[in-house]
Formats: sequence, C-alpha cells, structure tokens
Amino acid sequence: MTLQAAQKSADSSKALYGGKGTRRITVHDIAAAKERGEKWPMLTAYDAMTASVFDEAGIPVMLVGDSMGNTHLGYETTVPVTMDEMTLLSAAVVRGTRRALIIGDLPFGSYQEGPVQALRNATRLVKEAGVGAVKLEGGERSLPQTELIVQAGIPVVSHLGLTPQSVNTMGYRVQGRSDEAAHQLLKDAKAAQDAGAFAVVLEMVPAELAAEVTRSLHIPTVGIGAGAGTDAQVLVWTDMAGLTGGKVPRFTKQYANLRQTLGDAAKAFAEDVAGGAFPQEEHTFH
Ligand SMILES: Nc1nc(=O)c2c([nH]1)NC[C@@H]1CN(c3ccc(C(=O)N[C@@H](CCC(=O)O)C(=O)O)cc3)CN21
Ligand SMILES: CC(C)C(=O)C(=O)O
Ligand SMILES: [Mg+2]
Repeated sequence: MTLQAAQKSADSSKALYGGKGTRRITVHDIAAAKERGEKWPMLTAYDAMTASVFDEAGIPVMLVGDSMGNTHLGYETTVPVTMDEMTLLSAAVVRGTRRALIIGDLPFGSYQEGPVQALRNATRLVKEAGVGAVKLEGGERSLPQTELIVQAGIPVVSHLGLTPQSVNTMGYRVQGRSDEAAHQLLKDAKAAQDAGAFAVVLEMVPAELAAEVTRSLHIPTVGIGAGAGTDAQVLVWTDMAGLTGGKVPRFTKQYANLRQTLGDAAKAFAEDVAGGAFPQEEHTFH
C-alpha cells in the first residue's frame, strides 16, 4: 500500500460518514473532520425508531430540532415548543441511537431571559435526555448564554441567518443580503466561535456569504439553504424523505416520497379490511 493509500484508508476509518467507529461521536471528531476537509451530513430526528434508521445508515450527527413543532406537534411555527416537549423527544432519539452525536435545540423562551436560564435548560437536556450538545439561535445576541453553557462543559452550536424562533420580527426570508447584514453575520459567527461554540448553523443565507463564513472560521459551518460551500449540510428529515405535508422550503431536496408510500399502505390495509382479505390464516390464532 502506498503511503497516500494508507493515509486515505486510515482517514476513512475515522470519517464521520462511512467511518468504522462504533462509539458515540464527539465534538472532537467534528473538529477533526474540519481539519480533514470532510463534508458531512446531519438530519433532524424526533423519535427513537426513525433515529435508529439514520444511525444504522451512518448519519453521524442528528439534531432534535424545535422544527418538531411543525413536523410532529402540529404547531404553525417553532415558537410554542416547550422544554418538556424537547426533553421527551430528545431522550427518545438518544435511546434510539448508538453512534450519532445528538444535539438538542433549545426552544423559544428557554434561553432568552439570560445565561442562567439558558444553562439551566441546557443542563436539563443533558441530564434528562442525554444529548451531547445543545443549539441556540443568535450570535452576538446570545453570547452570554453560549459562554456560560460552554463554561459548564456542554458543547454549543450557534444558529445564524434565518432564525425561525424570531419569525414574528424576521419572517422566513433569506438573511445577510445587504453589506451591513453580511458584515453582522460574519461578526456573529466569529463571536459564537470566540464564545466557544463548536459549530455554526447557517440557515437561508447567500452561498457566497456562507462560503466566506466557512473560510473565516476554524469551527465547521452547517448549511441549510446556504449553498454548497459549508462544511456540513442539514435538512429536516421529513422534508428530505417527502413526508412533510404542504409546502416545503425551496432549499430541500426530496430523496423519497414517504407520504405517498405511507398513504398507499394505509389504503391497502383499509381495502383489505373492508373486503375481508385481512386477516388471513397466518395472522390468526386458534
Ligand atoms: N418542515 C420544516 N422544514 C424546515 O426546514 C423548517 C421547519 N419545518 N420549521 C422550522 C424552520 C422554519 N424554516 C423555514 C420556514 C419557511 C421557509 C419559507 O417559507 N421559505 C420560502 C421563501 C423563501 C424566500 O424568501 O425566497 C421558500 O420557498 O423556500 C423557509 C424555512 C426552516 N425550518
Ligand atoms: C433546521 C434546523 C437547523 C433546526 O433548527 C430545526 O430543525 O429546528
Ligand atoms: Mg431549530
């Protein structure tokens, strides 16, 4: 084996995606991936069953997003999601996985009051749900929160650009288009990094700006609607798999049509029951 080939195979055994490790991935593994220049995938997850599917597929990082408000709880926005809801579903995702790093989203109202509230709720997600990291929206505006949580030993992801918890002031629009807004986003990203965040999510920002932020930071950027220049990509899993009802954001790519598949299965079952074709002898006890 050439040295280059040996290095490549050593690298692939450590790779976040396609790697051979079975222990749980840590923030150190995430940092090492940026050093290697590895691009990696992240999906949201909201329950143990689905999370186990993604874990077995090799998805190295999962986010228990407050998008559960939209996808699983039937709210219009993420704003109503509570700590009780986040804790319940995060614990399920942790139980369903062995390898993935699980990040819990801090919901609206769980950290805005200040660093002490933020640390209390981050600690709850770590102790009661077992997440390996938490995420909160905002750069400079959430700096004291990020600093205190990191100082307590809990890894933090910062979420910049479109921050859906601010929908009532921000709407759902591309962020960072003006020079001033782009400059502020760069400042936010650097501030989050300086406060100790181990990654930055960039949602709905121009690709050129996301690439510039990615080059400017030593921690990885995770894009969603932020172009191809980020270190990682995240999607809401029900969007990616074609299960979400109604409109999905333009930045989503649909890799399956589970809504169709599941609806067809439900109709086939219903028709079998109505027509007496189910149950058969093999489904029956005597
Ligand atoms: N199912 C789901 N997918 C998500 O990506 C997602 C959630 N829920 N809930 C939390 C946030 C909210 N997000 C959103 C919500 C709406 C748009 C949206 O309406 N986008 C439009 C307009 C974009 C524009 O300004 O051009 C689009 O067509 O993409 C985008 C992201 C992303 N997150
Ligand atoms: C879209 C991602 C980044 C998120 O915050 C969520 O799913 O709640
Ligand atoms: Mg979120």
